[in-house]
Amino acid sequence: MTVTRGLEGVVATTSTISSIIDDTLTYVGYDIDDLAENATFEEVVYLLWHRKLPNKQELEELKKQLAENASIPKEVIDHFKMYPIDKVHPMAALRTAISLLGIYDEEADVMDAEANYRKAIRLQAKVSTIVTAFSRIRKGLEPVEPRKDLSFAANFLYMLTGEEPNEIAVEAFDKALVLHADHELNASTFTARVCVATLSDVYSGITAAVGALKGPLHGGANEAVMKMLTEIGTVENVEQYIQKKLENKEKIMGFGHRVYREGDPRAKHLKKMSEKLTKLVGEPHWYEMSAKIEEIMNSTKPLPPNVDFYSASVYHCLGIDHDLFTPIFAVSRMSGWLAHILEQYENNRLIRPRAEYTGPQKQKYVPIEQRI
Ligand SMILES: CC(=O)SCCNC(=O)CCNC(=O)[C@H](O)C(C)(C)COP(=O)(O)OP(=O)(O)OC[C@H]1O[C@@H](n2cnc3c(N)ncnc32)[C@H](O)[C@@H]1OP(=O)(O)O
Ligand SMILES: O=C([O-])CC(=O)C(=O)O
Repeated sequence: MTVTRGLEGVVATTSTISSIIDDTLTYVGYDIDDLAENATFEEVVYLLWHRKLPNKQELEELKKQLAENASIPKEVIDHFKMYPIDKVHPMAALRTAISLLGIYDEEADVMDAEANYRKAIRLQAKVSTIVTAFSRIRKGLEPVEPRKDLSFAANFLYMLTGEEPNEIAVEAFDKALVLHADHELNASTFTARVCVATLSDVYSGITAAVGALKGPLHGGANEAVMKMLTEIGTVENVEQYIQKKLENKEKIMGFGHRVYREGDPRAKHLKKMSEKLTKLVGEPHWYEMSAKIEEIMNSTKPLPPNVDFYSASVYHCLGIDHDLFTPIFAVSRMSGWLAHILEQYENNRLIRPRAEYTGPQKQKYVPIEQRI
């Protein structure tokens, strides 16, 4: 048996959703740079689910479906109100809420393609409402009902604050959603595919994916980046802080990647946004610290920043609580998870790799009285 630790380089499936070739990321063949500059998140959702960009009518229909399905069951809100609210991470709340949504969806276990597509719409539509409702409830505020006249990005920010967001915030948030939407066979997407390949339901697949995204080696890194920036505090402290971490063989969050070698193509867009937004809100030090960390990492390891690094300061400038950064990643990645789940069902085979056993052999059972 050949063991490939962490399945590095193992090609586990074919897919027509996204690709990473020579450090270039494409969604259905469209370069991420092109989409980041030109596409809205709703267009990207349609692209990932239908493998084509929507025409006007198709886009309007998708927007209508998302708007009509955005409200969440009262039971989910009541559930949030029962939590020891200051001890619950929003990713744990999201994971639980997705599972709970499955309980209240009568079609949860209906497995035909049309029903699964309807569930995809419902999940994508409701994920923003879940994250924002939890955020408000833990602050002692009532959730804000989604609006049918706002874009997906604007609606998220509106439900979070109860106020209509400005154009700059919506544009930045929408771009961040586009950049995070899909990423080939990353850990959470693979988790979703493994789960539904047993012919389990969509809600189980998404619940599993949220759990995988939560970890700091994956989506949880964006919150960890903000924690690091907060600890560092000033540009002058960066050098010593980073060098000490590297000497101690600790990882610098937001750097490195399993697939990209020269750099993550999404990072430059977020870097630009971070520079602009930090200046705009009068807190340029977040960007300056980040850029200094990048410079040090580049000259020492060298390791380039990934998508999580500059997204941290971007979300901070949008006034978003730091522990909501990873749930926001999930709000966007929901579209990719769902595309992969639907693709898995279309051409399913159980995913079941092997393990090379390295434990003791030929042991004999010892009665409990004789064990030391
Ligand atoms: C959306 C996303 O999921 S993007 C990734 C988000 N995660 C992070 O930002 C967390 C920090 N980064 C990491 O932990 C890693 O780079 C990962 C998990 C992203 C990729 O991991 P792998 O491909 O398994 O690489 P691995 O962890 O084996 O690292 C290889 C070498 O680079 C070093 N390295 C990798 N990332 C970092 C880092 N961020 N800081 C310091 N050293 C690092 C490792 O210590 C290791 O060094 P060694 O060979 O001397 O032991
Ligand atoms: O692909 C990966 O391993 C992680 C990543 O960047 C993502 O999920 O966006």
